[in-house]
Amino acid sequence: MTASPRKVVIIGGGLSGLSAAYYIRKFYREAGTQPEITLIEKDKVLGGKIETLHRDGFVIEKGPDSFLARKTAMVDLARELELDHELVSTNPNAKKTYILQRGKLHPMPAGLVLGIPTELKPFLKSGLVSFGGKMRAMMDFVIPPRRSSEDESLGDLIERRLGTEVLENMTEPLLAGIYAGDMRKISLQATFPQFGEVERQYGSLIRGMTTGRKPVETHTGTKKSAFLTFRQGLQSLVHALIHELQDVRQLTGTGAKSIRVLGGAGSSGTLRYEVELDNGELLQADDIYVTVQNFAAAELLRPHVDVSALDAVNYVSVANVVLAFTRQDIVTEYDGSGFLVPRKEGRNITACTWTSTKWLHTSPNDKVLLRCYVGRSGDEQNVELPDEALAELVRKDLKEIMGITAAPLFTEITRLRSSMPQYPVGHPGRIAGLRSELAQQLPGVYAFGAGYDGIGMPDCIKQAKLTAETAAASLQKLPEPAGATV
Ligand SMILES: Cc1cc2nc3c(=O)[nH]c(=O)nc-3n(C[C@H](O)[C@H](O)[C@H](O)COP(=O)(O)OP(=O)(O)OC[C@H]3O[C@@H](n4cnc5c(N)ncnc54)[C@H](O)[C@@H]3O)c2cc1C
Ligand SMILES: Cc1c2[nH]c(c1CCC(=O)O)Cc1[nH]c(c(CCC(=O)O)c1C)Cc1[nH]c(c(CCC(=O)O)c1C)Cc1[nH]c(c(C)c1CCC(=O)O)C2
Repeated sequence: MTASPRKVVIIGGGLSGLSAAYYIRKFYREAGTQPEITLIEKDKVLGGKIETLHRDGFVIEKGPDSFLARKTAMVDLARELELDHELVSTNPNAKKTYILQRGKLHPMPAGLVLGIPTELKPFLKSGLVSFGGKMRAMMDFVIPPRRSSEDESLGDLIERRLGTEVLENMTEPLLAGIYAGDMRKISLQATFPQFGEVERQYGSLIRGMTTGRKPVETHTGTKKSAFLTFRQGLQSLVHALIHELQDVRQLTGTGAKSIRVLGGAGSSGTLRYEVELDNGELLQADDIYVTVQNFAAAELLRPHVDVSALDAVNYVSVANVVLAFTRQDIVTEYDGSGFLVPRKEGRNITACTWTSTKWLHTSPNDKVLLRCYVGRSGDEQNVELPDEALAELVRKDLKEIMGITAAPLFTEITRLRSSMPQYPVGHPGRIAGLRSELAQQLPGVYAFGAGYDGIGMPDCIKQAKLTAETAAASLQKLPEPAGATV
């Protein structure tokens, strides 16, 4: 076993960076190496996009709101941090999701996965698509499949198989509810590659999804709880990680400015690096984990490798406007988690979560909490409106869609600028190219996070875990450094 510690620098203190620190400690130690970790975060606080506000008895999420239970990395980490007793699931009586269609809210038909019906009856009964639109969707049974497995946009696949109406009325709003994205630009391979496989295997998306093994379970409105969160908010996980990582040097309020290579391969067969910080400090490193947004990672890596894979990922700005009301001021009864708004409805909001109904723990019983979303790819200008104007636009939509005229008890606005990465067509191949060049040119430097292999929080944790595990495994294969005690 090597006794000399391995210097590790993690750049970025969001969920990707924090969970990387956790798993580096675990896997390096298991591989017989003691890591000496420094975590660098430009902001004053750790957690990145995750931020919970506690106000007047409400639990308010300013960033992500919950996570998918079927992606187990988040629950696994919560268990390792002994935080699993804090997990809560969505209200079982609020599973329905609505979609706005010509100003009216329609429940999403059961069994719908991104507009692909996995149960035919509810789809055929739905008011979201016209008779003609349904007939067009049924053409999916006869249209010959695309044989190529080359990447295309998610929109191209859905439109080709199921038609424009399904795409615009069902798929597009759902995608806006995940990526704030433009379905005609987002990569199929980077988001739902299963659909391409289903088409090739079954010749039809509907046939594949109804008769084959269902490749994805999703937020359909009737299935068992798909989403989870923590009773005191998602920030509980960040706090538990910060507490657990007491032997990690946690540097906040200063960013990484550049990465330099210090000389050639040393006796250990690896290169050593130096990270320069904004405050002028220089940190030496054996391994560097770059977990910042792609545009920030590109600046650090540009002098060393081709970063076109990172430059190709555009980030969309969004805002959310949370409004609290007294229950008696609200006329509508909510029986779902919220609603999504298709682009062609021409509204200011892209979605609304009925937070106090979806998550019973978030609000006092006599109050109602709503969270409205603003901004998506190609429609970001409202995000920069002054607070009052933004709140007014949102209240206009709520009045027209839900009949709410009462003044809110309070309004909390959060702007998340350049926050939603849009994976372009060809993204997975380009990222694989970047990683192989990194392995060649900068061994020991790893890049991952929300802009690479999955935007959801569980995907960020999964990438961090996998990277740390692979790096630790490669350490065991290295020759002993000269002078190391065994
Ligand atoms: C509005 C919104 C809603 C979302 N909702 C959900 C949801 O409901 N469920 C879900 O699973 N996911 C959701 N997500 C996605 C999820 O929140 C993010 O993908 C995830 O938190 C990203 O973590 P990360 O660590 O990769 O990136 P970030 O959280 O962006 O962390 C990167 C960090 O790097 C820091 N940084 C940048 N440059 C430097 C530098 N040079 N030096 C040092 N530090 C630097 C930044 O300050 C930042 O803190 C949502 C995202 C947004 C924006
Ligand atoms: C219905 C709805 C959705 N999303 C939303 C609603 C509104 C009403 C409600 O709260 O019920 C709200 C929402 N959630 C997210 C956005 C986009 C970002 C923003 O504008 O803040 C929006 C507008 C991020 C997200 N929403 C989600 C993620 C994580 C996705 C992942 O883990 O891959 C993000 C970043 C999860 C989500 N969210 C949704 C789906 C279909 C999925 C993925 C399901 C799956 O893959 O099986 C739909």
